[in-house]
Amino acid sequence: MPKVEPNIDALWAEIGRLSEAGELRRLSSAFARFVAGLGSASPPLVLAAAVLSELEGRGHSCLQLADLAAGPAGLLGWDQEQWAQLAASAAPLPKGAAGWRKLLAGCEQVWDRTELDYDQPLVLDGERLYLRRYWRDETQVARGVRERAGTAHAVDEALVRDWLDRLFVSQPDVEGPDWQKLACAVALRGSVAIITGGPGTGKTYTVARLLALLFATAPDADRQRVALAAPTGKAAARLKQSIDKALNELADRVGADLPLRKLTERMGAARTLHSLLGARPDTRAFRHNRGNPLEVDVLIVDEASMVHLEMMASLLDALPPGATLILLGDKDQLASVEAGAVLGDLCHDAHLGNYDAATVDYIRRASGEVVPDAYHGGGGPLAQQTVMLRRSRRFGGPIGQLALAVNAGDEARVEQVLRADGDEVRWIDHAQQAHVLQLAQAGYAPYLELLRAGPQGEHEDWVRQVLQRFEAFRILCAVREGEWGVSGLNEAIERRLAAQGLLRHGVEWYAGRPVMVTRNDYATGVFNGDIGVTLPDPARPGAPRVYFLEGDAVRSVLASRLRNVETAFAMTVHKSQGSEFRHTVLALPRESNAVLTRELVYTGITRASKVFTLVTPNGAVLREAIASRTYRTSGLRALVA
Ligand SMILES: Nc1ncnc2c1ncn2[C@@H]1O[C@H](COP(=O)(O)OP(=O)(O)OP(=O)(O)O)[C@@H](O)[C@H]1O
Repeated sequence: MPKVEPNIDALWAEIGRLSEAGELRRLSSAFARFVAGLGSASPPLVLAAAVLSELEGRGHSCLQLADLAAGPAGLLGWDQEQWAQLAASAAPLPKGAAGWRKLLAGCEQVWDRTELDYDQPLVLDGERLYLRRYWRDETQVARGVRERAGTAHAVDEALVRDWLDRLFVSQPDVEGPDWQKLACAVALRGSVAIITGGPGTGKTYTVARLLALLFATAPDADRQRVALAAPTGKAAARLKQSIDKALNELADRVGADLPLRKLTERMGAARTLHSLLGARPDTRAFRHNRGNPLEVDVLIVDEASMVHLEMMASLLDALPPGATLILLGDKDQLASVEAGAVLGDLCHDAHLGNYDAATVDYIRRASGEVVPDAYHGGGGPLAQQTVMLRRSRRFGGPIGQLALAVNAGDEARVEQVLRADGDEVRWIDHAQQAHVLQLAQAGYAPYLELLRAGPQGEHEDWVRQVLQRFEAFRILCAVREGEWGVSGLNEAIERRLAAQGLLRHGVEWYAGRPVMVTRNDYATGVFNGDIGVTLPDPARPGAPRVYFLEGDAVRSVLASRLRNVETAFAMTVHKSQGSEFRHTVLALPRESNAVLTRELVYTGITRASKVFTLVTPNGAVLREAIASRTYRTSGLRALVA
């Protein structure tokens, strides 16, 4: 029988109260009970277990003991009073991080890494407390990238330089080094590289040149197996499209010296990470792992900011030791919904460069580029393999200026850009929901017109056009519920379009209903985040299908077979990652809440390629969001440094 501590009942009562009030997940209180049941139930341990589990639900991969000692109210999204009450019910609590460490290290439910491992559910690593799974994933990612960053490939520097000069157009009028060229040289020499940068900074442009460079300099170019992947189907299709386009242009440039078309033909389609790793229904384990590694020499992963900790750990586990991993992404975007902010942690200081003398010399020899002094430093092995692209080609105008200002937390500049006259950026402040409905009606008009006109020629051509037009406009929300959330807005938009005679939405699968898949479904081959439009099937009247666009190809599923979908006139910013819309509307709610952060606003803005409209019922919410940064506790930065 577990030993009963004197004041544990007060703690359980408090945990129960918080859980009733919806402040603590039932899972967190159940986890605390599970931990208590495994041995001596000391109140501070139970408290730490409940907090750790709660933080996991909020995207943190561990609990820093210093945060626990200081009172993690902010991390938990509670007010100080709530925390004080919970802490008092578990008193007396240890003092400081060192006190907590000493207490936890003495609990049989905790594996202190300096002691013997009995498979305890909690792991104490330095002054961080982990759920075992997250500790395993985090150390696996840290070890994987460190090992790869330390593995150098032999590079024929003169040959590389020669090819880089051919692949990149020189830009004498641009100040500073050509970071794109430099990134290719850096990526070629290691088994891992991170290329980060805001939208339109040329990540795909650069990686296409990196592939050409690899084919041009590898002794066995025609045997190199290159795979392309991304977290979502849409991002994968975009990656493939942009790389094909860039390689095609390059093929014309390099001519007969490099059979680029032939080499890239072997590359195949870009895949989702789930499909690449061989996801199986009903298990978290993938078909590919250390024992059955992927058959690749180079793996390029786009939109890496969306890759969560567990997926990155699985990916590194499945990658053969000799293969090269290239991660592309924007470190300033929202992190994954699931725990971890892997890309953000791995290249947190990318803007500083921190290149050591050996890297600076190598870059000069292999690319001819000179790294300015400001970017010299003593970064670790991964910093030497990380390059941030700094010049946006697409976002020189107001959308780019707005994104930069938000990223810098410069409130005054944000307002200035938002208030400037122009067609690219618009702001509706003191807005009513009706403003969003008007925008939706105007923004979706081109797709609705085509829907009403019906197919004039081939059915598939019509379907493709309907999908393309639908993809040109989107309403993004910060929250799910309420008047300004996804559900409230979707309903209101449906009602409005029906009232205007633009849709007939009396039935579930009305023609034109846009839907987003909310869960992977292996039976129908649709994945979380896929967006399609419901349209009639001329071959089977009365049995509508949902059509999805993959690049230029159209795929469809019988609507009645889709289980986990929701209407998608409006969607969350989270789900919009990896997509881009000609006109993006970002609707913020009336009240601030914990999900409203700088990263969320930045991600929403950068989904717009031509026009961005911000809709705020209460402008103060925008200011508060910009001032609030996402903070995710993890040990990854410390572990890879
Ligand atoms: N050095 C360059 N010279 C000329 N054009 C360039 C250069 N770099 C990028 N571009 C062009 O700028 C545009 C954006 O580049 P690209 O799509 O590679 O950016 P990205 O960083 O991958 O964007 P996203 O984050 O949206 O995926 C493309 O049209 C590309 O051809």
